[in-house]
Amino acid sequence: MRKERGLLIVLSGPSGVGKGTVRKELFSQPDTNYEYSISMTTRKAREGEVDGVDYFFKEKEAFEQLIEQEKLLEYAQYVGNYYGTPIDYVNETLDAGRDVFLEIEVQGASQIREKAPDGLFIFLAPPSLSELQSRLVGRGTETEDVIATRIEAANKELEMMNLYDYVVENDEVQLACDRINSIVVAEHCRRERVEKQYLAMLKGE
Ligand SMILES: Nc1nc2c(ncn2[C@@H]2O[C@H](COP(=O)(O)OP(=O)(O)O)[C@@H](O)[C@H]2O)c(=O)[nH]1
Ligand SMILES: Nc1ncnc2c1ncn2[C@@H]1O[C@H](COP(=O)(O)OP(=O)(O)O)[C@@H](O)[C@H]1O
Repeated sequence: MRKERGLLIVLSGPSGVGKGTVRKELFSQPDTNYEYSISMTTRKAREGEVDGVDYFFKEKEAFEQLIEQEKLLEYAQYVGNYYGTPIDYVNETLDAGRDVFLEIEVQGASQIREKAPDGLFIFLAPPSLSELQSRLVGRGTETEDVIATRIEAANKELEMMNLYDYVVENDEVQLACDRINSIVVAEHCRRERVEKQYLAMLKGE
């Protein structure tokens, strides 16, 4: 029997909704079956961040070279920096039958929807706009101006929610992780059943 290709899982949503927090919690669980795709970025490493673990930190010129060489599955400019997904790692891991998990902003997710529509697209939504604002303020990593810009961007990003296969509310981190895990299990079941049906059809059963 041919090996089933892994699932490309894309988690996206507005800045401050908790994508990074939920992703870290998912990957801290010992039974997580997904491979995390480490992104490239031109933003400077924050204190405690490690090159090759949190991101691959690149200079702008090096990043632009990767774009030219088509080494990125998608990339976006976000608040003055580039962010992108290395394409080789994603393809090799999927080909090996392993699921790949991307945590990216919404422009990048739209590009992937064009290139890999068979991905599983999950939008992480805040319980409310005011809660989103409190999370951005509470994180304390941005100035008031930047927070205002991100809230404005969030309004537009929230409008994109209906393009996603699933919307998961991040009310509580553990609940959001449980919902994501359930969605992935359900999607695997669906794909296996569709594949079985397809093979039966080919055999004329
Ligand atoms: N398009 C795209 N977005 C990414 C990628 N990696 C991270 N991001 C997103 O870029 C945004 C900024 O990330 P970062 O600077 O780490 O800040 P933070 O996630 O808000 O703490 C977040 O929305 C990330 O999800 C990537 O490879 N591609
Ligand atoms: N479910 C939640 N409830 C309360 N606070 C949360 C929750 N998820 C994340 N946060 C907090 O919200 C802030 C933004 O989370 P973060 O993961 O950095 O967001 P993003 O990666 O989407 O920009 C952080 O201070 C984080 O601790």
